[in-house]
Amino acid sequence: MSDDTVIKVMNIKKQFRNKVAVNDVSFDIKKGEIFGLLGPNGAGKTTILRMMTTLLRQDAGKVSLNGFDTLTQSRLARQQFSITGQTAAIDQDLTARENLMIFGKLNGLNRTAALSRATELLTDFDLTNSADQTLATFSGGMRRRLDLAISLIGKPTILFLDEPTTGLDPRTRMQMWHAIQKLVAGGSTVLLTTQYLEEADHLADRIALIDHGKMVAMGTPSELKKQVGGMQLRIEVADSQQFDQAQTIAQATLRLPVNVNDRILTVLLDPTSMSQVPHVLQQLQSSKIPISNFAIETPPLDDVFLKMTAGKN
Ligand SMILES: Nc1ncnc2c1ncn2[C@@H]1O[C@H](COP(=O)(O)OP(=O)(O)OP(=O)(O)O)[C@@H](O)[C@H]1O
Repeated sequence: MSDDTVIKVMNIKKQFRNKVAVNDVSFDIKKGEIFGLLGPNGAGKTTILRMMTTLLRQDAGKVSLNGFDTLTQSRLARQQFSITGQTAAIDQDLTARENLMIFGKLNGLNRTAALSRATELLTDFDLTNSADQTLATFSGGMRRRLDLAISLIGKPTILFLDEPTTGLDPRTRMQMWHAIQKLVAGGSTVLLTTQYLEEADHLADRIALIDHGKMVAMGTPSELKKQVGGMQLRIEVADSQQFDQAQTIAQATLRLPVNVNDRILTVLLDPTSMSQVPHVLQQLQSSKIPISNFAIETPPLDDVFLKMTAGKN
């Protein structure tokens, strides 16, 4: 194991009766990395997470956390990490600060240390102004931030986040992302499961794409996008009245499917169609269709996801 490998998953397998839920999955995660497990419903993400966190025994293979084996050294392995979503014990009648104090004491801190850790976490998670309100007044996003704060009381080096932003509005999701990034800047290593492509793209240094219990791809978001091949043309039409006409021009010139979404045309280009792009622009100009934005870019992660998991689940 190289020095900076914190999590090592080697050929793990899990079968429930005749259903193979996880089939020979392996990956390493380095210190300070955010690693995303991404996949459609039922792909096997939660089962992998449960094996990694000692909640479930794998049928074959090994997992080590900071060098401790999750089966043969499970007590030590458990001391290496924290996991969010496990705080059903949060007391709704107490304030955020009081809850943090309780968990601090459960983690072996004395009153003074628990109070100072609580204050530190309330600041980090932007909860200072609501620190002394009972949780009954908290929004879903505030609860989720408190949940994350509680899981960090013991300063874990490894953090497992199971779908950390499911159900949150975009603004609160961004606040959570910011909190997670801050955490990693402080030296923690994060494994997160998510169904949100945008979340994996934005947060994860590397992504393992899981489908039907198998790992179908692994890499940085840009490496995965390159596997789809080609570039994407994106044209934003200034005047919505001319949108249909612009779509017809793009389609006729490139002879490729044109996707439309809110005044934006996108086309996945193949190598031969690249040289036709200037013609599309010329045609738009001669038809007096102004464009407000134009780009040739790598395709979004959605395309990778669809290409690699399509029709399999
Ligand atoms: N305890 C169990 N008994 C039987 N089958 C199970 C059990 N746990 C999971 N499975 C099955 O294993 C497969 C993988 O499930 P898992 O929950 O790991 O998927 P997931 O990727 O986490 O899905 P989701 O995104 O919906 O949470 C599914 O087909 C599921 O039905």
